[in-house]
Amino acid sequence: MTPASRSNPACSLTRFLIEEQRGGHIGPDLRLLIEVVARACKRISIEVGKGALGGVLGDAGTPGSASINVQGEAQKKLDVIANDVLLEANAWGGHLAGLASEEMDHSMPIPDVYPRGNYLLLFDPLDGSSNIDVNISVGTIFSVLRCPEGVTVPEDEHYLQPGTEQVAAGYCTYGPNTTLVLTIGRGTHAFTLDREIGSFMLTTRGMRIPEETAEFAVNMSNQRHWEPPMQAYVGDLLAGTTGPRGKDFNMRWVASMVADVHRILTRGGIFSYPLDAKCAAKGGKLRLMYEANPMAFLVEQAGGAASTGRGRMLEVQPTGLHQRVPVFLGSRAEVAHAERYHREHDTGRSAAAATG
Ligand SMILES: O=P(O)(O)OC[C@H]1O[C@](O)(COP(=O)(O)O)[C@@H](O)[C@@H]1O
Ligand SMILES: [Mg+2]
Ligand SMILES: [Mg+2]
Repeated sequence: MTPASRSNPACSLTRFLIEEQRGGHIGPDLRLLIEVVARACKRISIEVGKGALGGVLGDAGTPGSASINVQGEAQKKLDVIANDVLLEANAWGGHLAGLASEEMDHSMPIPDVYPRGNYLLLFDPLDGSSNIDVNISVGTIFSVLRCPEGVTVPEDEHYLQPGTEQVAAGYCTYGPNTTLVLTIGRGTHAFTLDREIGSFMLTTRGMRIPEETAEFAVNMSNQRHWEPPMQAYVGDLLAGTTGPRGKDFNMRWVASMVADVHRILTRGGIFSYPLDAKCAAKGGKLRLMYEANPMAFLVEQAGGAASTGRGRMLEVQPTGLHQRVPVFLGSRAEVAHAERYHREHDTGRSAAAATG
């Protein structure tokens, strides 16, 4: 980091990345990759901002014949638009060997006609799809891995690397403002889009998640479907000052992971999408490779923790591109509490007794 960017609040993403490159922390290809993703996010932000005026709301496909993605979920028009924007921006290669998306059954190698680079890009082009039509924040999440040595045409199996192997990760929220949050393994930094000049500007260097919290995020409508340790954990949060935790907790649930995680990076909290009876057969609701892992990397780099409830998220060995996992992330001490309930349950001891 040069003295200029440390003292000058008007540091653009471009300048930030050039300084990281000059400092030897990233190479030119990774810098270009992040710039290209950021440019695509600007385009998506413009499309999201058009709302009903741009004809971008509602379902993809034709009336009576919804478009369904590999997850078996109905696609929104913006899911498809955002995916196309990211594909178009990245498919000409140079910096990438291949890419994979929530909206595509399989990964896609960069076409033969273009030069292939050394990185693999995975993304959730539009996160929080259920909020698109109701004008609530949505976002894009991305993760960058190295293409394994000697692989010239990457296939799905080459993406199956644990989250510890990520070289960069980030998300962009499309809300009242558009903010890109990025890590290249040297802290987590927020860049707000200055719409007048069209550049992402560094607005928070080194985000820090408070270790303790009194705020949790979970979809409470699933409560009766949760496993016993999750029932016990949230039961004790709800008991507040009258329960073993001895303090009252507030609850927030946006139902856009990007917005919930952004709140946690800003003021702390715990976000959870646990196993429940509805998603247990699939392993969870959220996807490891392009939702849980990039968010886990960002949260750890901000001093927080990310877990499946039974182990560190970034150490999960992936078995499938669209694999799902239970997710607990945020304030370190609170994630440790949630893990303890699972551990005590699995070993037949009482977490409440241990907490008290
Ligand atoms: O509607 P639910 O069950 O509360 O689930 C909300 C969760 O699902 C997601 O929308 C899943 O992401 P997609 O919109 O990319 O499928 C998360 O952003 C969010 O945390
Ligand atoms: Mg998502
Ligand atoms: Mg999505």
